[in-house]
Amino acid sequence: MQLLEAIESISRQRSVETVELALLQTLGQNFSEVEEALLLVEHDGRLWISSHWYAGRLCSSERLELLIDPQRLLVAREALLEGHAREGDNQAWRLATQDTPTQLLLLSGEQLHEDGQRALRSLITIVENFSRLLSEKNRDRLTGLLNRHQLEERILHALALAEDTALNQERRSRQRHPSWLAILDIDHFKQINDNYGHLFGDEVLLLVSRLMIDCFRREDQLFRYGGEEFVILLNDLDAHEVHLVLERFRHQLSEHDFPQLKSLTISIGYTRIGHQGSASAVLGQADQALYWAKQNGRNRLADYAQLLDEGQLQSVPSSSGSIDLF
Ligand SMILES: Nc1nc2c(ncn2[C@@H]2O[C@H](COP(=O)(O)OP(=O)(O)OP(=O)(O)O)[C@@H](O)[C@H]2O)c(=O)[nH]1
Repeated sequence: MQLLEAIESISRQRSVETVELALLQTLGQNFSEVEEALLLVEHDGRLWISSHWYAGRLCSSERLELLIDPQRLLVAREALLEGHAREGDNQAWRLATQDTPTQLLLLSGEQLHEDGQRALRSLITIVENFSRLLSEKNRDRLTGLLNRHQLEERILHALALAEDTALNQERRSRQRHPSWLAILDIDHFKQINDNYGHLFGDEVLLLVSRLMIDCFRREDQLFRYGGEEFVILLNDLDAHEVHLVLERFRHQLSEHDFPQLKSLTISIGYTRIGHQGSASAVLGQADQALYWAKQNGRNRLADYAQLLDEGQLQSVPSSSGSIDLF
């Protein structure tokens, strides 16, 4: 294995997902058994590598999707344990990295020769450490939510999904509805800090982030965007559904019993991710809707497109409407 080249390629990556894809690519290049897709194996302290048997069964045409979607990974795991695995193989696999969006599926297969084992073990350690570093860099320290570093990239990804290109047709068929971006801003947060102190304010931010985690789906991406502002990226919802989901959260938060506070509310501005052309144009639209919600009573949602339809907002060309947010 070309260890140095592999390390170099991994260290160029900027997200946990691409680190792991780079690792898989390296494996594909260095182990003919692996094909493009899989699979590292650690079994009784030894390293193994998957055979075609698994690659064929688990990966087929969707192999990369399988690796980057934890939900599908679990399904694959269950299928294996329910009898598709060959006798004696069941104990051999485990999930390698926890608390990351991507997990590696580990299966037993053909045992590697000693040099290969050593090289692979080093590579796994490097990938795990580097993924941990990246994961910390991408998370907000107080709440543990994603921070701004990842936001632009993920909005661009959603914009690409919305583009009607042949490249995306396969994914589009799996995601029937569009993606949305919502900005949530706690109302009158300054008063909370002023009345109870900054540390108490931090505690409130933490509680709000916990409520977000409980309320939204696992696949929704939650960001702490600034002081008392949060961003949510939601996939595959129609206009009615996104309204319901956000409204449910607004309501839950307003009903929640926060220690010492009589009430806490948020305002939300949101927009559909479509053909805005840039991440800051998407954020700019949601921000305009949020501003409108703040100006019109707070503790409410505002949909950018609906405000435009109703003549409550003027559309601004994306170049002048975009704001420098990164
Ligand atoms: N405790 C705490 N406060 C923060 C943090 N970041 C920003 N803030 C405070 O959040 C407050 C935001 O206040 P404003 O932007 O004036 O808005 P607001 O009082 O929430 O009022 P509206 O948004 O108009 O409803 C400021 O007082 C900031 O100092 C943080 O990390 N922790």
